[in-house]
Amino acid sequence: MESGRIELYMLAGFLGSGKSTLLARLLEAESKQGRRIGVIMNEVGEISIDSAYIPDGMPLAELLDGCVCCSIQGELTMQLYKMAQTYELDAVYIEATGAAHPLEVLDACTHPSLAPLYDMRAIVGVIDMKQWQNREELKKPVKQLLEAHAKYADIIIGTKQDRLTEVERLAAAKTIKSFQPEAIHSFTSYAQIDTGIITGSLPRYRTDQPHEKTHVHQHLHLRTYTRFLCSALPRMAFENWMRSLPPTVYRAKGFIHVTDTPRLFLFQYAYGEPMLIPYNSDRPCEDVLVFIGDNLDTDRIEQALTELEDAARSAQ
Ligand SMILES: Nc1nc2c(ncn2[C@@H]2O[C@H](COP(=O)(O)OP(=O)(O)OP(=O)(O)O)[C@@H](O)[C@H]2O)c(=O)[nH]1
Repeated sequence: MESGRIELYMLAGFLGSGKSTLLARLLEAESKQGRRIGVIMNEVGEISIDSAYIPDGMPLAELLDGCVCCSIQGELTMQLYKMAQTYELDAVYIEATGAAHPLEVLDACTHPSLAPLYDMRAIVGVIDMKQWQNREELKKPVKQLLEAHAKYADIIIGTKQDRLTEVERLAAAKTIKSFQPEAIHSFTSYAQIDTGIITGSLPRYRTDQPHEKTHVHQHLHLRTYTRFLCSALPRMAFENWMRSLPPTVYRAKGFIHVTDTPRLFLFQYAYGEPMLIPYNSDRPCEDVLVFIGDNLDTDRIEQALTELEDAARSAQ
C-alpha cells in the first residue's frame, strides 16, 4: 500500500459487458500476489448476483437496489469510508452497475472525506467489442453511456473478441483506440489479460510537488487533483479565484476553514459557482480540496492555493 493509502479501482462498463468476469480474474491475480483486497459491488436489483464471484472471506460491501450514480452515491462514499476503517487493505475494486455513468461514480470516490484514505488509481472501461461496433443501432442514451465508458477510462478492456471475426475484431480495436487514444488498451476474450496493466502500473505521483501531501491523479484527459491545505483560506479571495477558473474545471469539493471564523465548511463547486456550507461532523476531517477537470492546470492551481495560504497567514 504505497503512501499509506488504499488503491482504488473502478470497473465501469455497460450491462453484461464483462465486468464481473474481469473482476474475478483480477481478484485471482491479486490473491496470488498476497494482496489484501476489498470489493464494493453495486447492482440495480435487490439481490446481488455478481458477488458470487467474490472469494469467501474477502471484505465485500453490496449496494443493492439502486444505481450508484443516482440514488445511492452517498452510500458508496460511506461504504468506502467504513471499509477503510474496518480492514487493513491494499486495494479496493468497485464494480458499478452497467447503468452507472463513470463520472458520477468518480464523484462518490473522490469525496473529500476519502482523500486521506484512498488513492484513486484508475477507471477501467469494459467494452463489449461487438456492441461497440454496432453502437449506431443503439438508443441514443445507451450509445452515450457506452461511449462514456470508453471516453473516461484510463484503461480500456475490449471484451468478447471471440464473438467477432478477425476482420471485425481489428475494426473494433481500431475504432476504440481512435475514440480514446490516450487510454491503455487491451482486447480479450473472457478477461485473459495481463492484469499488471491495471494493478500497480500507472504513473500516479508527481515528484516535483513542493507540498508533501499533494497528489495528482492523471486521468489522461480527465484529471483529479487532490490538494491538502496547510491553513485557513481568505474566503472572498478564495471564492473569487474559484469563479475565475476555466470551464474545463468541472467540479471541485472539499473541507476548508476560512480566516474569519473557526468553523469547518463543506466546499462545493460546479458550473462556475462555489458554495461553502457549514459542516458538523463527528469524524475528523482534514482540510482538503479535490478538483476534477479536463487537462487541469495543476501548477496554476497549486500556485494560487499557496498564494492564498500565504495571504491568510500574513494577515494574521
Ligand atoms: N463470449 C464471451 N462471453 C463473455 C466474455 N466475457 C464475459 N462473457 C459472458 O458475458 C456474460 C456477462 O458477463 P459478466 O462478466 O457477468 O458481465 P457484467 O458486465 O458483470 O454484467 P452486469 O453485472 O449485468 O452488468 C456472462 O455470461 C459471461 O460469461 C467474453 O469475452 N466472451
